[in-house]
Amino acid sequence: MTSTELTTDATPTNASLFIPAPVTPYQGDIARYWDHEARPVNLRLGDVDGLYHHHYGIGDVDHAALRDADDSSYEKKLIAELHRLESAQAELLLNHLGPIGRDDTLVDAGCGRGGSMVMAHQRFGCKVEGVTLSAKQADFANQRARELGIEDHVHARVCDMLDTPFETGRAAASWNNESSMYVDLHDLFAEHSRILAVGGRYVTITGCWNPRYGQPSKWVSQINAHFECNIHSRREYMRAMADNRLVPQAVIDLTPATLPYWELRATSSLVTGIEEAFINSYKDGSFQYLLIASDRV
Ligand SMILES: C[S@@+](CC[C@H](N)C(=O)[O-])C[C@H]1O[C@@H](n2cnc3c(N)ncnc32)[C@H](O)[C@@H]1O
Ligand SMILES: CC(C)=CCC/C(C)=C/COP(=O)(O)OP(=O)(O)O
Ligand SMILES: [Mg+2]
Repeated sequence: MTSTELTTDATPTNASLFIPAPVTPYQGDIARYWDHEARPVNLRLGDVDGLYHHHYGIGDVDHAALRDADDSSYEKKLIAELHRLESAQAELLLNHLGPIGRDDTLVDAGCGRGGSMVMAHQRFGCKVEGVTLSAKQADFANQRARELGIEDHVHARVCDMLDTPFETGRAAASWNNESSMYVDLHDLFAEHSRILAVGGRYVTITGCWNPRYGQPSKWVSQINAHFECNIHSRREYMRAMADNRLVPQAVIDLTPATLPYWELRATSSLVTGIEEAFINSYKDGSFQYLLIASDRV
């Protein structure tokens, strides 16, 4: 399947040629937020190997590698280590997409600067279509794809993930990597369910508040204010998937796996001030870092 086969309209390939107006004032806020984002914790990590992520990390820290570093090399090694953990997170998401062939097309809903899209293409050889509200991010992702010579396979566009131009029932798999907290989950899963082939796979890695805690904690509220997002509860994910023909096949609590990333990041010069809220909410049980992989039935 080619990318033009997956799309139903003649949307230009360069995000800057045609930028649809945000559907709501909130979406305008989010587009502006990501158009202006340039935090060193994201750019310096991306510079390590050219994969630019806007998500967090999982896995054990290689303390031995950091211990061996002298003062001058420590910062560089720390940045490489945080980046390694963020790429490990994306690898785990890709592990749950199921068997993907070179002729398949994948959809990244809320693709950011495109790091996960590049990784997916490099692993499967397939096409990857991404959507973001930010023209800056789409241009950045498309520029990276050109630099890598994979622009025929990896493409980002400015588009609302709730209303995409992708053809019904053609995507082999789709995902949200830390981007579902910006939208209504029923609307989101209705759109994934529409674009996915029956038997296709949907995967999300997300932070959600834990219904067992009761209501969103002050830390969760702080994270919402920091990123202008609206974190959903774990229960909302399950209900909205069930209502949209997405049946969980795997639910993995990644909270213990992400804490080492946050504790390492909190010691670095790249802190942004949000580290305490993540660490405290993961530790008090009010917030969870989850992977959910669902079959489109
Ligand atoms: C935290 S970033 C995650 C980026 C990427 N998934 C990654 O892992 O690097 C959130 C992304 O969601 C996108 N986003 C938020 N609301 C959206 C919407 N309604 N439609 C499309 N993208 C949206 C933002 O533009 C941004 O690219
Ligand atoms: C798990 C949750 C609740 C995520 C909210 C979405 C978000 C902003 C993710 C990370 O983006 P980033 O990489 O730009 O953030 P930072 O600058 O903190 O690294
Ligand atoms: Mg980041």
